[in-house]
Amino acid sequence: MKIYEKAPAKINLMLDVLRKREDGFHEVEMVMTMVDLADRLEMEELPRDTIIISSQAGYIPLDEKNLAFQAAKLIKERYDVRKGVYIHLDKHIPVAAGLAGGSSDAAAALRGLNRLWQLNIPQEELLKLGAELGSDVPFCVTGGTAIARGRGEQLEQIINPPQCWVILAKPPINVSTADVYGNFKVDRINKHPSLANMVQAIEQQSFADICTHLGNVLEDVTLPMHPEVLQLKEAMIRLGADGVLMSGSGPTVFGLVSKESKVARIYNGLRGFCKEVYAVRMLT
Ligand SMILES: C[C@](O)(CO)[C@H](O)COP(=O)(O)OP(=O)(O)OC[C@H]1O[C@@H](n2ccc(N)nc2=O)[C@H](O)[C@@H]1O
Ligand SMILES: Nc1ncnc2c1ncn2[C@@H]1O[C@H](COP(=O)(O)OP(=O)(O)OP(=O)(O)O)[C@@H](O)[C@H]1O
Repeated sequence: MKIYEKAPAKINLMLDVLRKREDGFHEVEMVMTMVDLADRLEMEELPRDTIIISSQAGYIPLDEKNLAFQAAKLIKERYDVRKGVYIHLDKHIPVAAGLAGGSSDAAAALRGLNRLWQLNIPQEELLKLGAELGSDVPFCVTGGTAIARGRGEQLEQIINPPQCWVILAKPPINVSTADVYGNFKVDRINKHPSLANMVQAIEQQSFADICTHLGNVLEDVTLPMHPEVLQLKEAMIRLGADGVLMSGSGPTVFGLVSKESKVARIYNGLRGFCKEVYAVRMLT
């Protein structure tokens, strides 16, 4: 039997860092949602007790460094599954982009293997397993739109934002999440975005207010390190996006656009100097 799972990319509509914790992680307050740009996982049981990962993308690890491999290993160990699995990752989400591609693959593997092996693991438990794999994985398990606290694993689901277009542009640079958090200094932040304002904007389904309250304190670290991210933000604003922000630790920049008539102009304008541009819908 083969089963399939979609692993969508996430964006952070708002990301604030409150403090560094004793365990080295940072206490965050975020609002996360999913966009319609997704990897697709194909999972098939193997007669041998082994985990095999393949992908058409030549630039991701296929061994135990792959987050989908780690998810399969964790579930096998915890639930004493003595069966093997073959997982094919059809990658579409750019890698190391701030879009949680690896985390979403891990979450999709947890959901998929729960079905494939008929384990009936409750969602609460999948969330805990996800948190062992990475801070963004629990949100990727649930999807939708959520407030995330703690190191990102404490989730509160809220309603989805109103439908709109999301233009994603990734400059050709690699940004390490660990480096960005490592260089973050909470006392150097000029302006913290407001969780309350963003949540209210979403609850009122006000696209304009969502655009006004977009904010990500990690821009204060990534933008000075990589001026091309700021240039992309400026270009998106100039081309007419209604709201523009860096996602996660970057370097992908997203622009929210309400009018379909504007999308082609912004997309084509960005394609002039950035190879990786996507025009997708918010996943609602
Ligand atoms: C930037 C975001 O993607 C926003 O959604 C997340 O906060 C990061 O999520 P992630 O990539 O799943 O992060 P993890 O794989 O758990 O951690 C990667 C690195 O980022 C640092 N990290 C991560 C999350 C957090 N709340 N504080 C941190 O300091 C960790 O020290 C670690 O060295
Ligand atoms: N299934 C996977 N897909 C993509 N990258 C993976 C995967 N498994 C492991 N990796 C590794 O994880 C690293 C981060 O890739 P990923 O695409 O998850 O980053 P990201 O979008 O910045 O994530 P986040 O937003 O959660 O910080 C890369 O260096 C990549 O080699």
